Formats: sequence, C-alpha cells, structure tokens
Amino acid sequence: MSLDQVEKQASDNKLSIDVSRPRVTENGFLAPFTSFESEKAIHEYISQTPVRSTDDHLVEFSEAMRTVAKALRRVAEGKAAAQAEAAEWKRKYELERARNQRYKSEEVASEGCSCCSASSSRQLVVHTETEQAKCCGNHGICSHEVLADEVANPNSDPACKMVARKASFKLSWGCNGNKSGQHKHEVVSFEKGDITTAERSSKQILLKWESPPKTVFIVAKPNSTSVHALCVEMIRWLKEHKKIDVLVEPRVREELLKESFYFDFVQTWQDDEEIKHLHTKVDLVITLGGDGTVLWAASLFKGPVPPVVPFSLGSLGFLTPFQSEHYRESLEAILKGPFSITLRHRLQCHVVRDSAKDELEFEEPILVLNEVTIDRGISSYLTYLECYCDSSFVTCVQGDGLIISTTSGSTAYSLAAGGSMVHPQVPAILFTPICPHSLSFRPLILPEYVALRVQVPFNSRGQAWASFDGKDRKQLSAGDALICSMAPWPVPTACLVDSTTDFLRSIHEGLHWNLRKTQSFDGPRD
Ligand SMILES: NC(=O)c1ccc[n+]([C@@H]2O[C@H](COP(=O)([O-])OP(=O)(O)OC[C@H]3O[C@@H](n4cnc5c(N)ncnc54)[C@H](O)[C@@H]3O)[C@@H](O)[C@H]2O)c1
Ligand SMILES: Nc1ncnc2c1ncn2[C@@H]1O[C@H](COP(=O)(O)OP(=O)(O)OP(=O)(O)O)[C@@H](O)[C@H]1O
Repeated sequence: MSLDQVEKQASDNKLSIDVSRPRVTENGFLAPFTSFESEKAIHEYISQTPVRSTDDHLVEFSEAMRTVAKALRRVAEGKAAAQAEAAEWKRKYELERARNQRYKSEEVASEGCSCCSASSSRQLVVHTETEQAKCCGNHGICSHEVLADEVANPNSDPACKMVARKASFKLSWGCNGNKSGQHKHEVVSFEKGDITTAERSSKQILLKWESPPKTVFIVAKPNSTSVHALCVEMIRWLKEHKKIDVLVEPRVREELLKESFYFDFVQTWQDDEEIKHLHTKVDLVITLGGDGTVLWAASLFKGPVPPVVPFSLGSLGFLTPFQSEHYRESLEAILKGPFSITLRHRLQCHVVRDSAKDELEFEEPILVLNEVTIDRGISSYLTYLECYCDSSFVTCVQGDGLIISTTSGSTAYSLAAGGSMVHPQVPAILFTPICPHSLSFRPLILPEYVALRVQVPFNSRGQAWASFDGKDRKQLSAGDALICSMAPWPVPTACLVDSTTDFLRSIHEGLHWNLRKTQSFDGPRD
C-alpha cells in the first residue's frame, strides 16, 4: 500500500496521521519525516486499522474478477473457433457453388447458341486428391485449380461482345532453376525415428501455354496521359501484330472511342454481373500504372485470376517489374511462354456483425492482395481490438490499429508499421500492430492456414474501421468482428526474371534497402 493510499485510508477512518507533509518544529523550521518515522507511523496506523479485512475483500474481489475474465475469454475463444470454422465452411461452400455453377453454365452452353457454345469447351480442370498426389503431392500449385480448356470453337460469333475463348495453360515448378518442369517434392522421412527433409524444389513456378492466348484485358490507371498513350499503342500492336482480342474497362473504351472509331473492336462489359465471369474470358491481364493499378486489377476478380503482366508507370513499382519502354519484347516473350510467375496469395475477409443472427451470416467476402487494416479512423481514442487465431486468444491491440497482411503486402503498409519484409512465396500471414501503446508488442508472422478473428469488444471506447488494400472502409461497432483467412484464389503475376530476383530488385531499387557506403580497405585489420 502506498503512502498516499495509507494517508487516504487514515483520513477516511478519521485517524490523525500525516506521513507525507513536514511538521513545524519548535524553532519554526520545517522538519520532514525521516523514512524511519514514516515507516513507524505506517506500522502504527496499520495496527490501528482493519486494513487486513479490507485487503482480504480486495483479494477476493480481484480473484472473482479474474474468474469472470477467464470465463469471458473462454466464451470468446469458443465463439472465435465457431466463427473460424463457419468461415472455413463458407469458403468451401462458395468454392463448391462456383464449381457447380461453372458445370451448369457449361451444360447450358452446350445446348445453346454457337456463339456461347465455345464456353462449353472451356473447362475448369480440378485435380482430384488422388490425381494431385500422383502429379505433385498434396501441396503447392497442384492443390489449386488449374484452368485448362479443350479446342476453342472456331465458329464463335464475332458479334458476341465478350470474347468466349480461353487459352489453356499448365503450371509446373522447376527444381533449382531447372526449367524442365520436372516435379520435386518436399518430403519428410521418418526412417528409424530420425526426421530428415528431402531436397527442396526451388518452387519457381513456370507457366506454359498449351494453346495460344487470345484475349488480353488491359487495366489502365485513370487520368494519366502517359498511361493512355501507352494503352492506345499497345492495343494497336496487340490487334495488328498479334491478332489478340482486347478487353478494357468501360471508361477506357469510352476514351478510346472518343479518340477514334478504329477502337470499336475493343471489348468491354455492360453491367457489373459480367465482371463475375471475367476470369472465364480473359487469358492474360496487363496492368499499366503503379502498384495501385495491380491492386485494382486484382480486386476486379472475386474468384480465380488469370496471369497478370504488370507494367510500371508509377513511382515505386514493387509489384510492377516490367518496363513500359520494352513492352513489345516483354509481351512477345509472355505470349509465347513459358515464363516464371509469382503466386501472390490473397486474404479473404468476412465482416460478421454483432447483429447477425448466426455465425454463418456474413457480409460479401472481400479479397485483398496487400492487407486489411483495422484502425481508429477519425476516432481520437485508442483502438481496442481482441484478436484470436483459430480458437486461441492472441492479444488485445491497444494503439492506432492492426494490419493483417499477405506476404505481398509485407513491403507496403505493414513495412511502414515495423513489420518484416517477407518474400511473396513464403506461405504466411503477417500480424502487424500500428503504433501499439506498449513496449513489447512485436509484429508476428503466422502460418498461412490459420483463420484470424479481430473483434471490437463491448468495452471498447470507440468504433474501429476496416479498410481493404487501402480502400472500401467499413465501420466496425462493438461486437462486430472481422475474420480473415487465406483465399483459395491467388494472383499469378508474371516475373521479369524470377520471383526471388524480382523481389530483391524491388527492395533494392524501390526502398534502397540496406544502402550504405562500403568501408574502405585501408585501416585496422585482424
Ligand atoms: N503508411 C503507409 O505506408 C501506408 C498508409 C496507407 C496505405 N498504404 C498502402 O497503400 C496501399 C494502397 O496502394 P495505392 O497505390 O492504392 O495507394 P497510394 O496511391 O496511396 O499508394 C501507396 C504507396 O504504397 C505502395 N505500395 C502499394 N502496394 C505495395 C506493395 N505491395 N509493396 C510495396 N509498396 C506498395 C505504392 O507503390 C504507393 O507508393 C495499401 O494497400 C497500403 O499497403 C501505406
Ligand atoms: N483502372 C483503375 N480504375 C480506377 N482506379 C484505379 C485504376 N487503376 C488504378 N487506380 C487507382 O489509382 C490510384 C493510383 O494508382 P497507382 O498506384 O497505380 O499509380 P501511382 O499512384 O501513380 O503509382 P505509385 O503509387 O507507384 O506512384 C490507386 O489508388 C488505384 O487504386
């Protein structure tokens, strides 16, 4: 008990004791209490007062509070586990539904007009578990769906606005730079009780076209003269030299038609429903802009994403290794294949409102390539967030907020908040606090298979705001939660060289990572 507390209790109990203020001596000088005197005074006081019983009550009370807190945490953990499981089931359900819809539309198309029957030749080949095991084990790229199709329909109607052919391709990974496409497995052997891991593959993924790509979707940054000029030039080159069909956003088509009626052949979509089927029509996505344009392009695909070739017309270019000046050579090489890709994993985020009647009542999921941020928005109070990983309590965030990031996003906002830079092929989720009011809150890197749940507790002073790749802010009130897990649809981005070379180049050139003058040779030596 501190001196102040003792003094307060003394005054509450009408005892005359003043341990902190000096006394006036007979000669008029101030005589402060010596430490011995104050200690003595405290002992006297304690022996006079029923402190023990008060303390006993406090101990009992705090124990009761601890028990309540434990029980509440157990309930919250149970809820987190249920929600994580529900999110997983919902993800599986969505996958299954998407699959069924595709099969259904293929059936309908096969009975329909010749224009659409081309889509019947489009097949989503899903490896069964046994096929996967035969092919490359139960891990890596072959556990994902690989888009492939049969022979494209030569009689397809050119009047059909959305192009209905799709090139098939195969993904494989080379071993230690070997581009032969031979598979190597990460195997753990348990021979005689010793655990050893076999030689690892480089996991450099190669994309090889099985039929030539026919349709390219160009995503261009708005309000940029240089981007527009390149877009116009590229469309002409693709059409005239490569006989490729081009698709753009409605805004871009309008701009092109204002310039010349020549661009009437350029495809677009009429309503947002059609965007859902973009991935079934597009062989390749080309982005013209900065990193934000790659994020924008990825956000248009709520499911599988075709390979993306990002051209740099921004200032930083972490996700955009291709130089716009050399677009012809780069596109020649990509259209011919094979080329290296980085599979950039995305996070699938579900907002669960407290008002939702059951755990399965989610809002539409949002997919992010960089990160989801939960922050204090315009509130001047600390954000207070409870975080769970699967069914385990992780921590409470008290600070400006929290970033849940993919490895691709590790060089974006998470980096600015003190998170590590992680190679985009590392299977992980980053958990990075923003200005935590704590001396010991270090960022975490969690495995990719976990589900994270961030909840605004009822005793939070303010609300929180979630934003997705820096966009679409959503308010989270007390009781609302955000659940994040790895989405089954990564963004395959073409590499200039390979995944690692491109990553290192961007941290060197983009961030001037570990730039320091080299120490001179002359001077003291060992
Ligand atoms: N303090 C910060 O660093 C901060 C704050 C807010 C948002 N952001 C980032 O901005 C992103 C949105 O980008 P935008 O272009 O639409 O907005 P923007 O125009 O505000 O650009 C943000 C900057 O982040 C860079 N960037 C984006 N993704 C990156 C990545 N994966 N690796 C390295 N740098 C990257 C961009 O090149 C750009 O320079 C968000 O996802 C978030 O990561 C960063
Ligand atoms: N096709 C598009 N439609 C609408 N918005 C877009 C589109 N492409 C990009 N944007 C938005 O424009 C903004 C700027 O894009 P981007 O980051 O590519 O360019 P930049 O800011 O010039 O590049 P850098 O950040 O490298 O300097 C981003 O917020 C992005 O979401």
